[in-house]
Amino acid sequence: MILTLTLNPSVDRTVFVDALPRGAVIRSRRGWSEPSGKGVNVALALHRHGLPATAVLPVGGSVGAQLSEMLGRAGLPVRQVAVRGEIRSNISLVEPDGTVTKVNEPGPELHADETEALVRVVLDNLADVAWLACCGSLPDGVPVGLYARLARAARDRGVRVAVDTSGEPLRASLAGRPDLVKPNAQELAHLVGRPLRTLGEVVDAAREVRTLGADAVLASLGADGALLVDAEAALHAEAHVARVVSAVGAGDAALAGFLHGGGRGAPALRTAVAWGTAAVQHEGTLFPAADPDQSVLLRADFDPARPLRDADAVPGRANRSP
Ligand SMILES: Nc1ncnc2c1ncn2[C@@H]1O[C@H](COP(=O)(O)OP(=O)(O)OP(=O)(O)O)[C@@H](O)[C@H]1O
Ligand SMILES: O=P(O)(O)OC[C@@]1(O)O[C@H](CO)[C@@H](O)[C@@H]1O
Repeated sequence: MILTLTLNPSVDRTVFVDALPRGAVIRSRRGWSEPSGKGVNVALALHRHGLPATAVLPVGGSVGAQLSEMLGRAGLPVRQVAVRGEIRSNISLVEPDGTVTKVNEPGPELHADETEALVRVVLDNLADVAWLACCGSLPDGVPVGLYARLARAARDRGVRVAVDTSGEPLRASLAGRPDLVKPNAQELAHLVGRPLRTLGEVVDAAREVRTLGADAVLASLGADGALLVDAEAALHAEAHVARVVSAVGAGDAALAGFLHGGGRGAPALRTAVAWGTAAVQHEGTLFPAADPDQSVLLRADFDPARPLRDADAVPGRANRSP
């Protein structure tokens, strides 16, 4: 069983536009809403592939009620904690060339009693759990070290922990010695405080993150696939994608694939890239079942000097097709 925690879930709204002129009234061609937030996405991807997964999340306000209703329709097992604030809506504006401009709201502040209720729900639901995945941004009011605290508590109960977040919450999570962190290139660059331009520089950065506390680093690199750096090796995997439709949620698909693939080594990395590949070929945040025959090129003898296609990985990049 895999338990995911999303402290800042959302209803993701994807809106297709012909152009994005600032200050204009833009008539969109179509749009839709999906239940979301990083841990919700991970749980939904696992659930759709038949792996038992449960999502822990706060719900509040009318958007929270909508989110709850959507998750009920998806049949995803959830543990919801009622909060006083309104859950956020995040918007993806998709242009015809595939460029996605994403607007993420801050989400409601969580009060101390609400955060503690969510922690209690996580700790009370760790029986038979193989992995706890702590995913996404921390809303205002949540202590920056919360993921580290949960990592320690989960480890004491024999549960492995994956963390997928960014900025200070990612840095602070390392104190809890998580089994896995999944930064993208920009998040990793931010963490080590320097731009990353080649596969070799990503490996060096991932090794540094291991010395800071993570046991393994799954660095998702967009069009350059993913690198797994753990105690045994540094492995690179990638797959050909004819046309990228939307990269929103691809990182969550990759993390879900990694966990589905056993959570360690080459088989997990291969599944991560197969699922990320499926996600980018699908509109919006979520994606249907990954192609079980997806071919993935996996190698330990990759060229460390190979430049990243998304060169100058720095924080703040939008999701865009190459
Ligand atoms: N442009 C692309 N071409 C091919 N594969 C891609 C592309 N973008 C993403 N992928 C696949 O999806 C995986 C995850 O993508 P990415 O590194 O963009 O995650 P992310 O930035 O964490 O995404 P998000 O935060 O939106 O979930 C990659 O490891 C890769 O396998
Ligand atoms: O604001 P956060 O918590 O960092 O990220 C939230 C989010 O951008 O992540 C998912 C894609 O990974 C989206 O479904 C969702 O809107």
